[in-house]
Amino acid sequence: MKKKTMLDKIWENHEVYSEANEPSILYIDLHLIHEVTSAQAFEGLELANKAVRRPDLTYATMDHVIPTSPDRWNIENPVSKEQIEALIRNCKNHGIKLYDLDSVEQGIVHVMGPELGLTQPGMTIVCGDSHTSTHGAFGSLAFGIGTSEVEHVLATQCLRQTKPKSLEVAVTGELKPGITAKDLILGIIAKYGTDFATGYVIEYTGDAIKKLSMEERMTVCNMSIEAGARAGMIAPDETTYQYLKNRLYTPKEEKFESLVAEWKKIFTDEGAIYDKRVEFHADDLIPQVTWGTSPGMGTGITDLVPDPESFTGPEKQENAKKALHYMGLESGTPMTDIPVDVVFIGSCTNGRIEDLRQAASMAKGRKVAKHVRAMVVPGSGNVKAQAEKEGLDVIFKEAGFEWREAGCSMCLGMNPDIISSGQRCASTSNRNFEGRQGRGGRTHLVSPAMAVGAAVCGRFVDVRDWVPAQLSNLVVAEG
Ligand SMILES: CC(C)[C@H](C(=O)O)[C@@H](O)C(=O)O
Ligand code: SF4
Repeated sequence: MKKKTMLDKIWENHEVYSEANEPSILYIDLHLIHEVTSAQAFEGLELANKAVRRPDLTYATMDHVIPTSPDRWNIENPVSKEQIEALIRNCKNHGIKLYDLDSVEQGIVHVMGPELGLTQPGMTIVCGDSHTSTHGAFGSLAFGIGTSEVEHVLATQCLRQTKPKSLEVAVTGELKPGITAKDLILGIIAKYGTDFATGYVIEYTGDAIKKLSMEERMTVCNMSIEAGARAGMIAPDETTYQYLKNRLYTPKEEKFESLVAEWKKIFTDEGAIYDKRVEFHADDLIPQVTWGTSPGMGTGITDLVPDPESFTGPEKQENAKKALHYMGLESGTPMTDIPVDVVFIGSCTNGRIEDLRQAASMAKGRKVAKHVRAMVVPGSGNVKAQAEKEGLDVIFKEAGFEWREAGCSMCLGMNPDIISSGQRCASTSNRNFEGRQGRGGRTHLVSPAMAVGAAVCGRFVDVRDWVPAQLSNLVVAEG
């Protein structure tokens, strides 16, 4: 029998129609929607006089445009306000469950789905949002779609898709103390570039990956899209099942056990051939910081801002030159000499409870540097509530961080949380494009630990020098 990859298996389980040299039609198990990419889709649907085929497989949240201040229903921007109103209207008209700002379940779509147990192994999951790849951490095939595809899925619960190729990213060795899942994915993208996975679904394998918690796996899969991938995935295992047990939307007791039996079939057969394979050695990885305007323009904290001439080919050299100009950096500057004005801890990359625990363990008893504005934004209402139960909010506030309501916040300039032109931000998010956090703003991508280091010292520091033992074991028992 032909050996199959995990991608092959999930694909075959969902293919409702296929024809040679044509895209297949895939059945979609879970459709997540948010305010930015759904309004036009509903409009199209209504114009065509169609109903939502499976409102029971469609879940909505509000995350991108909402303020993260306590009065967050008070949306001043008229476009944002209309997007939120349209989402409320559309969900009501079509019988779709919406987690709005009054519910504790509301949050960034890629934090909320997994947390509620909506995201499960073996599923096909789509959302009009590129970072849908996050959900692949559970061994699902999860990818972002455009607004016209959102309409198609709403109408049919199916999607026309060409099967992507498979790419194994094998992570050998282990993450050393102080090195996080964020450093791992930034390191992989810095090494292989932002397009090495274009046209592929990445499957991350290796012991270092197996040892990651679910939340760390989500951080890795989240940024697969920044490597060009269609999706990222990790085979489900005990860690996955344990995480999903007793979540709001996972079945209970025997039903759960029989689902686990199904989930155990989702793995890549031994000897199956991926279309492409790369290896990454985790042993020598050090904390990562980006210096440029793409997630691949990154380096280790002990390095210097690179010389554009050190890149091969005129295009890469020109890109590096342009990026350094935008970022206001000179080559040869030690990364640890770069000062920061703003620190943002949050987003669907690093806004989960373990991220906040890690950040709090670093911030405890320390103070944010005087000239720095630092904020912590939980990825969901549930993350916020849990953090408050554990007293993490108090640690942050005492250290001088702002403690905000859940949302995408400063990850992208679509809501009031933005940085000003010329300001430099250490951010735990996933994109450092020009103007991403506000026009003229300069973004450096880092882990939550590195973000706290930058907040306290007012510049980037090597957090391995900071009680590394605290960082080596981040998972605190839930209280
Ligand atoms: C607004 C949305 C469509 C966008 C995405 O697709 O990723 C956003 O979430 C982002 O991170 O840039
Ligand atoms: S947190 Fe950032 S990356 Fe994630 S969905 Fe929101 S805007 Fe996109």
